[in-house]
Amino acid sequence: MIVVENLIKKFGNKTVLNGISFRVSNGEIYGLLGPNGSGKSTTMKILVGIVKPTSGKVLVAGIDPLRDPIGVKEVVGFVPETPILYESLTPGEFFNFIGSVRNIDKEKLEERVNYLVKAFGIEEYLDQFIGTLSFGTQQKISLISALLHDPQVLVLDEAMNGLDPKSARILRELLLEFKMEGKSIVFSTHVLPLAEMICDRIGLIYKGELIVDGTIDELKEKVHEENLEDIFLKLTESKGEVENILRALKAAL
Ligand SMILES: Nc1ncnc2c1ncn2[C@@H]1O[C@H](COP(=O)(O)OP(=O)(O)OP(=O)(O)O)[C@@H](O)[C@H]1O
Repeated sequence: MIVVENLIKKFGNKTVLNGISFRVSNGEIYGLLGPNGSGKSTTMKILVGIVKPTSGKVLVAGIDPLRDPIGVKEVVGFVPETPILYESLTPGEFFNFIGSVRNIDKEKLEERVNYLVKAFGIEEYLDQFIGTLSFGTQQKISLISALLHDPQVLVLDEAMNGLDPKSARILRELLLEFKMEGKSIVFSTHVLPLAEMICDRIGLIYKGELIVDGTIDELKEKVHEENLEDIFLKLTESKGEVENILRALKAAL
């Protein structure tokens, strides 16, 4: 369970999050959507205890990340927007490193690594330096390392980035399995059909405010649009703008 109430974050005198509130139940995938720079990553970094909020209440599986930034990392698996890895280690060495930092039992670690490495099809890269691997493979390593300790809560910042269709499908299936196990998942993406496919509820952040929150059906009814893309464009005041740009492009061609 995740509880966010009236979250405010300022960087200097710039207010980046202006009173955000939402909840994610156990067994729920919550899609955090919004235009570039709207505050999704900042919200996620606060959830996992790597950015301090200015004010507001945050509880992640009952833990306040501000009071217990170490404790929250034990219950959360976080995939940042850009993988943070040790380029001079091999994936095998990196997983062992994560296992020892997280105090994962050796047998359990081996079992999880084998399962996830096979699921994402990276067996052949286990002995190569991470720095020499493609972006998509590094993203898979980032994902696997976030899942090794079998966390109760997953915070995934554009985690599908760089994944080929097969790996994206596998991640989707894994997320649905995690949801069935009762985990809470926060998932940001710019790929709206994907959000529509896997998210139970959506929160749309715009200019640091959560302007709408609900199931896709609730959003469709509230906004009077047929799909998430049109809902997104309408609420972020981009719909007319996109139409004008397309009209101008057509006239110019
Ligand atoms: N450490 C920081 N110092 C100052 N400003 C920051 C910092 N981190 C983020 N910001 C600002 O906060 C705002 C929100 O950024 P954030 O990365 O949360 O957006 P986002 O919704 O994740 O965007 P994107 O879709 O492009 O990833 C931006 O204006 C960004 O420049």
